[in-house]
Amino acid sequence: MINNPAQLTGMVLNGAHGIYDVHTDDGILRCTLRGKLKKAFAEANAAKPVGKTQQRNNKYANQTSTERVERIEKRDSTENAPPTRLSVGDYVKIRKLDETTGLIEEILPRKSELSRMDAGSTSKKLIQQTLLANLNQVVVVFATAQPEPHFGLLDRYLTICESAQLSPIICINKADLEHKSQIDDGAHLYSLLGYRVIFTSTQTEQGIDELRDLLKEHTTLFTGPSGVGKSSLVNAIEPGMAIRTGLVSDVTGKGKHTTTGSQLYPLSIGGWLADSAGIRALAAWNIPPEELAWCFVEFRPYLGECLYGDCIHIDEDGCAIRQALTDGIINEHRYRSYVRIYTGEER
Ligand SMILES: Nc1nc2c(ncn2[C@@H]2O[C@H](COP(=O)(O)OP(=O)(O)OP(=O)(O)O)[C@@H](O)[C@H]2O)c(=O)[nH]1
Ligand SMILES: [Zn+2]
Repeated sequence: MINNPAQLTGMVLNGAHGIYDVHTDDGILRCTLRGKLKKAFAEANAAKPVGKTQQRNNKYANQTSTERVERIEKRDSTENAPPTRLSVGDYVKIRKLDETTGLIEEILPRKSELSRMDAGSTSKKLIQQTLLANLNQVVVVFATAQPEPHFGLLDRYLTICESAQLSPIICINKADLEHKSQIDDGAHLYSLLGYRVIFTSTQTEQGIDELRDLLKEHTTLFTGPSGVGKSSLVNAIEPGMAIRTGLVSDVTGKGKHTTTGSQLYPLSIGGWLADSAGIRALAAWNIPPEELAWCFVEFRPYLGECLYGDCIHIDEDGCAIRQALTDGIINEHRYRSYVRIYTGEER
């Protein structure tokens, strides 16, 4: 490809109604899609076969557990079709038109993405909505109290991160409040599973420096239930940001960017933070059932060891995961979370 001096590479920070703000070395440019790209997107989206997800699930349903594990572990962004919609976080090539505007000519392949079926999907047309592209970590925030943590819900968030192969950090905020010992036990369990667990307080500043260091040079999404202190944490990490960026109002769902999913904000220490528009969306995520057991990290060594290749680890004989549960190796609460998520029970 000829190196075109007028072409820049940038990252999409937000977008609505076909207009995107793109961060480039020349500053933020307000961009539109080039006609040719718009046409290619329209064709790709129109051609999407009906029931693609179901077909995919059926294809994988015939695989043995071992094949499934291999497939999931080998999976990378190349398995994803090239992007046919532009999302926040996408890297793009743009042609600069003048000092403040540009034309998006190409989307670069994604390294990662968080996406879900759009609420507007019908049985005839499945619409996949990418909430954020190219993020590398998710901070899942819960509180020690007010509201008390719901570990079943935490498991749900963790499986979503695992499914997207994104590393989750568990942040337990409001460490200054008096709390039950079960919460410390819970935190211990998750650190044994290999998760980074941090206790923070925006009141005493406990853990704030540690959290800030973890965000440096990364693209991070903050998520977690309402009232746990996400906005307060963002404000403690980057004073003034929540107010400056309207993070708070976005959480109410009244933010102007809710249609496109997210918005990215720069951190003064380096790195990017996504706003919390994805919070409710994350809870509505559906993990393909054949991938769910893999999303429980401690189940992985047993996948492929069950008597039946198509074992779903719920009531089959010779299930290696249930054996590990009986042996006290797999934690009962975690196993119960697996069953609840598998059977579609919300909590
Ligand atoms: N004691 C204590 N209270 C906190 C702490 N962090 C936040 N809060 C309080 O918890 C309440 C909720 O905080 P927010 O930052 O609005 O929580 P959020 O997670 O952004 O909530 P949503 O906007 O509903 O998603 C506020 O009253 C905060 O002052 C903390 O570390 N300790
Ligand atoms: Zn099994």
